[in-house]
Amino acid sequence: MFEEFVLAASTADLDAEPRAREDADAMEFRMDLADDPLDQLDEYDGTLPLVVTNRAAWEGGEADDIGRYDALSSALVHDAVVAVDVELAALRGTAPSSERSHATALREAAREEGVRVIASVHDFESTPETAALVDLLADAAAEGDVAKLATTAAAERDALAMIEATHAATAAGHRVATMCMGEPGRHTRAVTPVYGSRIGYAPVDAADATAPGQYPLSTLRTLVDGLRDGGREAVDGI
Ligand SMILES: O=C1C[C@@](O)(C(=O)O)C[C@@H](O)[C@@H]1O
Repeated sequence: MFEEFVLAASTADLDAEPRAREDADAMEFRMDLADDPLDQLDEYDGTLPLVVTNRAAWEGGEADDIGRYDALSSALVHDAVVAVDVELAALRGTAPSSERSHATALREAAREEGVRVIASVHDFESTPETAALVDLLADAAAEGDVAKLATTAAAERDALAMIEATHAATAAGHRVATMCMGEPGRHTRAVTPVYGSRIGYAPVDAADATAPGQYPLSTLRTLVDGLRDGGREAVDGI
């Protein structure tokens, strides 16, 4: 998983899976936004593999700081779960509440289950300079199997910084997932996969976006596939 690009359909309702199948490669189950997430996992009989996320309130989600780890470790044992998202700040011990031991224990448990760890960073205010983005990706790559970085673009140059950082981190051998939030950075969701980004996120239902600036699922599928495979349809012979 994540050797190739994976389009994850984000949802708080696993019953939505059949509607995502045509376009998505996986589901991102936002446990922090879900009703009875563990019951939903027990009842899940879909075909798409699951990435589980239980985003802490201090990182823009709705889960409580420590309690969320119990739910995540229960989630790991489900066969459908192939990856777990853990915030880089939790893994490095820089989160507001001291949860490093919980985060690293979860990572161990994930590895024992053969579940990939996505070390994630979100910046809801801005997009730092390219060099800082590259450093964040290297830090996240040192902690997880995939380094995920989502920042807020206020201008086109922020999108350029994210694309350039994606290229640099991929060239340095890191497995990354990158995107900008917000309107000026929307196109990065389609473009960074060309430069190595391995995960894209889009809501199953456009009304239930899990981040600002997401494309509808089928739109992102078309854009990503078109840009990656577009070369095959290019006009040659000139
Ligand atoms: O971290 C991410 C990326 C995301 O924030 C986005 O910008 O698409 C959406 C979230 O659901 C996911 O957990």
